[in-house]
Amino acid sequence: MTDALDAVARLFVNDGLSEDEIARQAALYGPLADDVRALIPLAVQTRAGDDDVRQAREHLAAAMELLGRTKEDHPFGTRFNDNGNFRVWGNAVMGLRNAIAPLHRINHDPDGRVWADFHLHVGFEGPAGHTHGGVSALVLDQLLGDAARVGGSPGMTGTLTLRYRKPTPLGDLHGEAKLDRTEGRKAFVTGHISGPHGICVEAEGIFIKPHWPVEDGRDRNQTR
Ligand SMILES: CCCCCCCCCC(=O)SCCNC(=O)CCNC(=O)[C@H](O)C(C)(C)COP(=O)(O)OP(=O)(O)OC[C@H]1O[C@@H](n2cnc3c(N)ncnc32)[C@H](O)[C@@H]1OP(=O)(O)O
Repeated sequence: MTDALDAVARLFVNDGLSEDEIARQAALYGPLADDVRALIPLAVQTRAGDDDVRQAREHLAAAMELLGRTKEDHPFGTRFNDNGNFRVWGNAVMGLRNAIAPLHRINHDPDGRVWADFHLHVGFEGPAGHTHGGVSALVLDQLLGDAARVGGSPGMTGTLTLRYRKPTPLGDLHGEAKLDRTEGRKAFVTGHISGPHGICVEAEGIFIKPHWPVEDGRDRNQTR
């Protein structure tokens, strides 16, 4: 566990950036991730022929060479400034700089409910034409974890139990979660994902506050 704690501490950094600099970086790198995100379904769906694919790959190789000239050699982690502006831009579900992240924003209601409307493109396919079950788990893990945090009990996922009630379509979906109760360091959270025909996946999670200090931030309306 010591290695894990070291990594968490090392990647939990007050980088002292001004709000203007954070906004500048968000405006620069957010659209880059959006472009990469748009490439993913294209790679699945394009019917381009040999020459066009070869040419596209040359352009992509040039872009990768350009972007790789200067880069960090570690994950993004959690960065913040003195204003409490927290950034998790590498997060797999909602990271602003992460092209696989399907959520743009998690909303918080005054009653503690957290929710997100999101779109899953064809790169998230599992059963033909439908969402991969692991992707539903990914989204629900984040939503339930955020509900625990907003409810004042931030923690690591200890147990996540899912009931896949009916196939989850691709496309426009809704997810939500709410803290049910706490017992000591354990937060019990429920949630679901729904599509145009109702609830597809139900989730129950137990989130456990680790021994090491964690960010609370329950009032923070977290954007990616
Ligand atoms: C914290 C902020 C970070 C937010 C990030 C959100 C990201 C999205 C969520 C994630 O993806 S987290 C990543 C996936 N989860 C992990 O990697 C967790 C790995 N496991 C651990 O780090 C530890 O096992 C854990 C912190 C969950 C628990 O370790 P502890 O040493 O604190 O537990 P301990 O053995 O002291 O048990 C405390 C209580 O929790 C119970 N417990 C322990 N592990 C459990 C478990 N896995 N599920 C359910 N309950 C569990 C245990 O029975 C006991 O209950 P009682 O108090 O009633 O006796």
